[in-house]
Amino acid sequence: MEKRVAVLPGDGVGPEVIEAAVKILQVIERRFNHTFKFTHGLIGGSAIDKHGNPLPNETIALCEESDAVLLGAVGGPKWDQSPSEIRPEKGLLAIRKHFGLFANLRPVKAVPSLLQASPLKEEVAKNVDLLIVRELTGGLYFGEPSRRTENSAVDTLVYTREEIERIVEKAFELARLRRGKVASVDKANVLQTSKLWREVVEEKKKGYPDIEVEHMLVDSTAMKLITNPGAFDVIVTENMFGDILSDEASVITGSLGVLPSASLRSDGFGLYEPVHGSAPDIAGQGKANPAAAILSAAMMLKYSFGMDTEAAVIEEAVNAVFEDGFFTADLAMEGQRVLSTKEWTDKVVNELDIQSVSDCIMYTYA
Ligand SMILES: NC(=O)C1=CN([C@@H]2O[C@H](COP(=O)(O)OP(=O)(O)OC[C@H]3O[C@@H](n4cnc5c(N)ncnc54)[C@H](O)[C@@H]3O)[C@@H](O)[C@H]2O)C=CC1
Ligand SMILES: CC(C)CC(=O)C(=O)O
Ligand SMILES: [Mg+2]
Repeated sequence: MEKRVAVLPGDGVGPEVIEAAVKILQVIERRFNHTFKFTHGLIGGSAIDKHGNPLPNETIALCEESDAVLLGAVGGPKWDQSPSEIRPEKGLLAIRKHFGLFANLRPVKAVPSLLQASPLKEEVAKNVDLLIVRELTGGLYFGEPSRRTENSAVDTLVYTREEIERIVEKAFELARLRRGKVASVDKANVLQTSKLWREVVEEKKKGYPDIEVEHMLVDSTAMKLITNPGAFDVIVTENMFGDILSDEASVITGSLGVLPSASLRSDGFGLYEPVHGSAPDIAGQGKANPAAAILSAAMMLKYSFGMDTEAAVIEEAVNAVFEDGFFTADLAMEGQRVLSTKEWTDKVVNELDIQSVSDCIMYTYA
């Protein structure tokens, strides 16, 4: 059956890494006989330039007609002085809100061949396999009032019980498929929203006696992510804490350029994007690591299309290319060859082709 994918490359390195992800999906299409219909749309700065709006109605309509959304990144210095309502980032927040994508899954897994690029000692980083489950449509990025006057500014942190319940349930369900441990991260020693958060976690955990639950404060979590990241399984937290902790966790793996994400609602519809931003410092230079976007596309296959095998095949190919010692600039060590975004993507394409030939040989002789 045909799957319709809305492709929103966005700004900066967004178009470069999304081109790579689409290329990989096209290989999967051929190999597994699927049909993906890719339709491109605008979001962020590129949409402001054309329509004066970071999330035009055309883009919303395109996503509504699609089975999933693949997004690059938004933002950049060109729009940094824009009024807050028409900043590129508003388009990203608005699409998450419009589609009710409350659950942001950000897996962080250490890959042996990348440990050379991690600033952490190998023995600290090597066994890390954690999942950040970030609440995505509430909290400080959405609360009202949010305004600025000459000498003061206000942002509002609001959470309802229902918003907390659904993300905590999601985290418990996901923990059941993993090692059964949840760290709920808050700032309950100060914030009212965190006190409610903790209360909801305590209530919800009664329905999950098989899950080990720990409450942690966000500041010490930030520390423990660096000193003992292997101790974490699932981390569930509110929007801004999850945003910050996931960028921090990315360094364990060696680069922000390898972290994918899925933003989901309950019915399987999802938006898939790298954790990183538009990286203006390297945009347009062919330096961006496309792994995060490619792995986000794999998450799309798994979570929105139920194509677990195809997703695993992509992950294996990405890891094999790293194993073979091929890296973009963010991961290469001194003296190692640096591949461009396109060159590295072609290595993954090549790896998928090799796997496909070996599949044929196996089927022929089986
Ligand atoms: N989801 C999104 O669309 C996000 C957008 N942003 C926006 O992106 C712009 C830049 O923000 P920054 O704070 O610089 O964060 P960033 O995530 O764009 O970049 C942080 C650092 O990581 C590097 N990096 C990021 N992605 C990379 C990749 N694929 N390969 C290699 N290196 C990579 C960058 O070169 C930079 O040194 C801002 O306008 C910000 O608002 C930031 C985060 C998320
Ligand atoms: C607009 C920002 C909230 C994007 C971001 O940093 C993220 O979602 O990780
Ligand atoms: Mg972020």
